[in-house]
Amino acid sequence: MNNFDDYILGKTDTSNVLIKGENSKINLTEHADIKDFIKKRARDSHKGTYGRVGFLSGSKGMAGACVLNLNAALRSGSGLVKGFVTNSIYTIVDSMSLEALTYSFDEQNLSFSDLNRELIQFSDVIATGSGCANMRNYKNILEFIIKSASQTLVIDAEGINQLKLEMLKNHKQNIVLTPHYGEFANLLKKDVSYVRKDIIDKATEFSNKYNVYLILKGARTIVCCPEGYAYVNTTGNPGMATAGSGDVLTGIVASFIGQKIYIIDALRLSVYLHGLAGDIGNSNVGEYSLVAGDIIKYLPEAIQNTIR
Ligand SMILES: NC(=O)C1=CN([C@@H]2O[C@H](COP(=O)(O)OP(=O)(O)OC[C@H]3O[C@@H](n4cnc5c(N)ncnc54)[C@H](OP(=O)(O)O)[C@@H]3O)[C@@H](O)[C@H]2O)[C@@H](O)CC1
Ligand SMILES: Nc1ncnc2c1ncn2[C@@H]1O[C@H](COP(=O)(O)OP(=O)(O)O)[C@@H](O)[C@H]1O
Repeated sequence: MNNFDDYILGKTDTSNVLIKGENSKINLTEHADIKDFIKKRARDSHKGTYGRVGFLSGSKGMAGACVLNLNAALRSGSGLVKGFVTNSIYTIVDSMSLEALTYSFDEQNLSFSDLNRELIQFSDVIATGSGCANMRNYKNILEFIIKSASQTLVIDAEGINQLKLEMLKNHKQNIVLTPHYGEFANLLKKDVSYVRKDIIDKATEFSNKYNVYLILKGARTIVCCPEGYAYVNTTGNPGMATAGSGDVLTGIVASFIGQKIYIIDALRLSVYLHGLAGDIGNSNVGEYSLVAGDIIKYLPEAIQNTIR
């Protein structure tokens, strides 16, 4: 499996280690695979048609994570996007994402009935965890959301750090986890060197065992589904190794799930477009200067190129 790991880790560009048929449960995600997932909008549609996406993200010192979530979801086509944010970052988020709805809560004294009404009842899909590292009681909030929400949950960053594997037993909704290798290693209680060997096996086993969709982020991001299929993405570049790139991906993923694209297709599409927007950004500003906001800036071009 060494060549295989090297390809996924970005150490080689030789993708023919992934020959279809030899191991038919593993495929690449290329343009031809995802181009039909985004449909032309119906003339008689309205914003409700394109999904209500709720984010509980950001915390003091990490307002940007929430802003990147919200703006990425808006640029991916969601009809209504809402940030449920702590009052310490409310003004920043509200002013940096004008098209998003916002609701502020008091971290010291959170009302779970407000959380239920303003986030859970509002949303077709909920994403949480990006930039939540400085939030008081975040673990309780996460636990409440997993227990109470029936819609698909996308769990990123601090959400993954705070996740106890017991929380994944008997969950009733679809759950998408978006770890990088460091976060995946923590989840498995192993170190990163363990994860980097036979990556696909570890990712698919986890996905199957815990009945979750997994987006394992790296040089070549892998999408896995509980049925045991894995899809290796082919877009993206090292310029994307910059703070907030993952927060942008979480926004895109939640958006396409909210637009009711079949879940595994939505995940492959999101990862592909995120990488493509990064590649367009790279050709415009170069890999040294690329910042996460550029991925959102070039997302429209990535979407246009993909559906053309
Ligand atoms: N503007 C904002 O609001 C921003 C907010 N953000 C928010 O900040 C929070 C914390 O994020 P963070 O970057 O400080 O720490 P985190 O991701 O937990 O990594 C720490 C550990 O993981 C490891 N590691 C990482 N990647 C790896 C890989 N691919 N493969 C292997 N290892 C990898 C890494 O290892 P090392 O660097 O030592 O190699 C280190 O040990 C989070 O909530 C996020 O949403 C950020 O998005 C930035 C912009
Ligand atoms: N060398 C690379 N090549 C391609 N994509 C990369 C590379 N490094 C990072 N990325 C992408 O950038 C994103 C980083 O996400 P993450 O580690 O969660 O960052 P953050 O927490 O700062 O938002 C992932 O989507 C990952 O696939």
